[in-house]
Amino acid sequence: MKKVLSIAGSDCSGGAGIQADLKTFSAHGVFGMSVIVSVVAENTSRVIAIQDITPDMIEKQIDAVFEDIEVDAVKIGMLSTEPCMKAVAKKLEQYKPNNVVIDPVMYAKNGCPLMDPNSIDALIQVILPYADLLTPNIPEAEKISNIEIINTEDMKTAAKLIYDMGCKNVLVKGGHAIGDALDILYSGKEFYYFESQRIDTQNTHGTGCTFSSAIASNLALGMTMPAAVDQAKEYITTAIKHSLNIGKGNGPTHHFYDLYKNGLHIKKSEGDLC
Ligand SMILES: Nc1ncnc2c1ncn2[C@@H]1O[C@H](COP(=O)(O)OP(=O)(O)O)[C@@H](O)[C@H]1O
Ligand SMILES: Cc1ncc(COP(=O)(O)O)c(N)n1
Repeated sequence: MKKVLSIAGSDCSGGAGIQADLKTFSAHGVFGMSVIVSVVAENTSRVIAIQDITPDMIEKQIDAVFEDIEVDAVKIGMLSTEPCMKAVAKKLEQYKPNNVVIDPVMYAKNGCPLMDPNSIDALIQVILPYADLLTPNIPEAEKISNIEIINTEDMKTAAKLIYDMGCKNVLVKGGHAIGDALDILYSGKEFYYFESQRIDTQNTHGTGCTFSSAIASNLALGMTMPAAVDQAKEYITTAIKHSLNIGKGNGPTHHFYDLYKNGLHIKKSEGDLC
């Protein structure tokens, strides 16, 4: 079984962060592991508090995984402050894992900040160079590239500028755009386009976490970068299409729709597979 590690924040409401990552890994048939960087008291409507784990404890969790287990891919999510980023970067430098997918999380869907805005330079200088793939949404791509994005050409320009900062591939996600959900991958040589119809739902809590974890899983399973993104796009689109009306705000996506749709996994009562 391929082994995939998430280094991210914990979302106690279960739709984003480490919890979304582990569900996504399980849905892809890879073995999921987690290093918790921050504990976030949040739900579908708001972020109540953030408690960072100490840099020393972040490093020790990463050591515990890598000294024992061969890691086939790493997904990195919320890194709230520069000290967290430095702790993670130190260990990426030490262990040099393959297939590092970094989602530069800055805000929750309800607009609450998850990263200290003064840490953008550290994100660019300390973390970004370790990315085999960086997956900013439009507001994050704007912050990193320092340009305004209003159309597809701007998404491509931002992708190029971010690529030049030192990551190997950039995927600018169009979840926040108007019109169809178009994501653009730039490999340094070519642009690849991944498009789906926009689904009319407010249940998009954890879409970026889920998408980046699906890509990391697919890379661990041996896919090329464009194939990994293409398959992950199909997965996230299905997860959003069948998203769950849980909570009062932006509900979570359905990580296991394809597994459950044939009814093999829900045992209602003894002998009754529905
Ligand atoms: N309403 C929607 N309908 C279809 N796809 C969507 C929708 N919202 C987001 N997506 C897709 O979900 C993925 C995650 O993108 P996005 O929501 O922009 O990330 P983030 O969670 O980082 O803000 C992308 O593939 C994006 O195109
Ligand atoms: C702990 C944590 N990490 C990340 C996100 C953002 O989630 P997304 O951008 O995927 O909606 C979140 N709400 N909570």
